[in-house]
Amino acid sequence: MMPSDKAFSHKCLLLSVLIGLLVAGLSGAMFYYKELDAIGVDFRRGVEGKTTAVERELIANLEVLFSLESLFTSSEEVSATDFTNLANGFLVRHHAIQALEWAPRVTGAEREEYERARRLDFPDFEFTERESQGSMVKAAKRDVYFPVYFVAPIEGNEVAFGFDLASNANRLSMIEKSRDLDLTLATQSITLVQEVFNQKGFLILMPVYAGDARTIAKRQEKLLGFVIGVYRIADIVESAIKQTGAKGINLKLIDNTGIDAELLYANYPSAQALDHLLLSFAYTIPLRRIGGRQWTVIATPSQGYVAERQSLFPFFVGVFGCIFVLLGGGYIYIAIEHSGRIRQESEKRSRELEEAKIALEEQSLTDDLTHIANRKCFDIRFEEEWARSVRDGSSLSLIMIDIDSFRLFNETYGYASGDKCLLDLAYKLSKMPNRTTDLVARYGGDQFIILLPNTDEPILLADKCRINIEKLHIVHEASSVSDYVTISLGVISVVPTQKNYPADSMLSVKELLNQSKKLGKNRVSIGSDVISAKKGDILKFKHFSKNSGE
Ligand SMILES: Nc1nc2c(ncn2[C@@H]2O[C@H](COP(=O)(O)OP(=O)(O)OP(=O)(O)O)[C@@H](O)[C@H]2O)c(=O)[nH]1
Repeated sequence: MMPSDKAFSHKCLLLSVLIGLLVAGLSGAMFYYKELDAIGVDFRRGVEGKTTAVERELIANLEVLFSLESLFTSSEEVSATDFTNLANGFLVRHHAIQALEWAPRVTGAEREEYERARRLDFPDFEFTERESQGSMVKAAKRDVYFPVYFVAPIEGNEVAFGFDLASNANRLSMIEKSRDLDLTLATQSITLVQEVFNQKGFLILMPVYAGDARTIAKRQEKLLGFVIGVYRIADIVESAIKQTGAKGINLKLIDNTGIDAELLYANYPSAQALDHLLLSFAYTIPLRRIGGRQWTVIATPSQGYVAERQSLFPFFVGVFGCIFVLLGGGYIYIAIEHSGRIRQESEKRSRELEEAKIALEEQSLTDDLTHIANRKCFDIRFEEEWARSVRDGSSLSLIMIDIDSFRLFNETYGYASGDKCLLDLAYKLSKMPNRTTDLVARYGGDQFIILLPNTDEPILLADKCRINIEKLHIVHEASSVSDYVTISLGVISVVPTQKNYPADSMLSVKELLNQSKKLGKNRVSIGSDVISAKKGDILKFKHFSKNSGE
């Protein structure tokens, strides 16, 4: 693997790992938010259940007043006992009712009669009002009173018994509105004087008419009084929600009828800090308007509610996803490194094989003894150069060399000396040509051959070879031509064509070499000096032999 390939693979791997980590992280986050969504759906369903229960409870409490109203509309005269008997039945079933009351319309003229009638059971009874200091006093004279005349239960509601609602300006205006519009109206929250746990309460006033009351005038005329329910808000909400299953829901009930919302009830400390996550679940549901008031439920889950429903699955998806990606990345990294090493190893082996092959090829083309090109190498090069010369129309020259009386040399000095002699001659001959395209090869035995492409005067080089070999002064006492080792040479030049053949040239040069031998050795035989011979013919030289001594 090339270093750049490896770096590219590493970059791809790094990118893949980063993408993998991102995907694992996003998957974890996706599951986390999906789980929160499911918790949100569950939470809202729970809140809706509780809100419906609160609404149902309010309506059930309101219906109590309708029953009491019917008592007054269906009877000529309702006694305290009638009222108390009916009211007590409701009080047993509805624990959020602080009191059920009857406040008749009493004119100034009727006051004494009303007070007297009630004193039969309660000797201290009188119409009362709250003075500015807060204590209850005998009600001042006025045209119309709305005293709390019947109250059930009496225990715990003694303060309200006899209280004239008309003495309070707010209450009076509500009474008049309820009377004129025939509306059941609820007060805003009040702190109940009877309440020990300081929970808030409210009153619902329901007008009761004697007969037809379709116009304002008739309503004013026919008004008998009001049935009144006094309710404890917390008890209403709690008795409603305890019937529902979901736990851990923080509920707040607010009255937002007016501009300023007023907190009516909360089932958790209002100062409790809610974190961002819990607030994100906040769910607001307005209740049906009851008694002209708009109440709204605001709910948030408690810490426990969310924690109970959250699982570790998103965390595991994120963390194990990242671990899996990192392990996978690590494995691939090791695999890349490993395959890189294997590839390097195999490239190294291929190189070594290639080198070995080249070495073998070179070896197969080199003569073992003299270390110059061998006959095979010559044959290949000769073929190639011949073909090239045919294409170029250039000449090709051959110098064939044979050592004179080499058998005698071997016999005189031994075969090893003969080898040494061959080596020295090969070395010297290999240095003779100047051009890299020239080739000096051992042709076999004591013969050498020089291939000279496109050479004008091979005869000069041949003779130079002859002279320089003799100058090596390799003693050859048995030689008949010199005291030293000498060589005989044959030289030809040819312009190769499609019509002549390399073998013919070889034959010719061998003939010329034999010619040199026959003429006395240590000489160069060439043909005639007819360089200008017709192209395509082997240049047929006149037999010419040259010897330094001649
Ligand atoms: N030492 C040695 N001798 C070799 C080698 N190859 C061939 N010869 C010898 O070279 C001699 C060649 O002899 P010839 O060419 O037949 O005859 P010559 O004695 O050289 O006589 P002319 O060629 O007529 O001068 C033989 O005696 C071979 O044994 C070799 O590798 N080493």
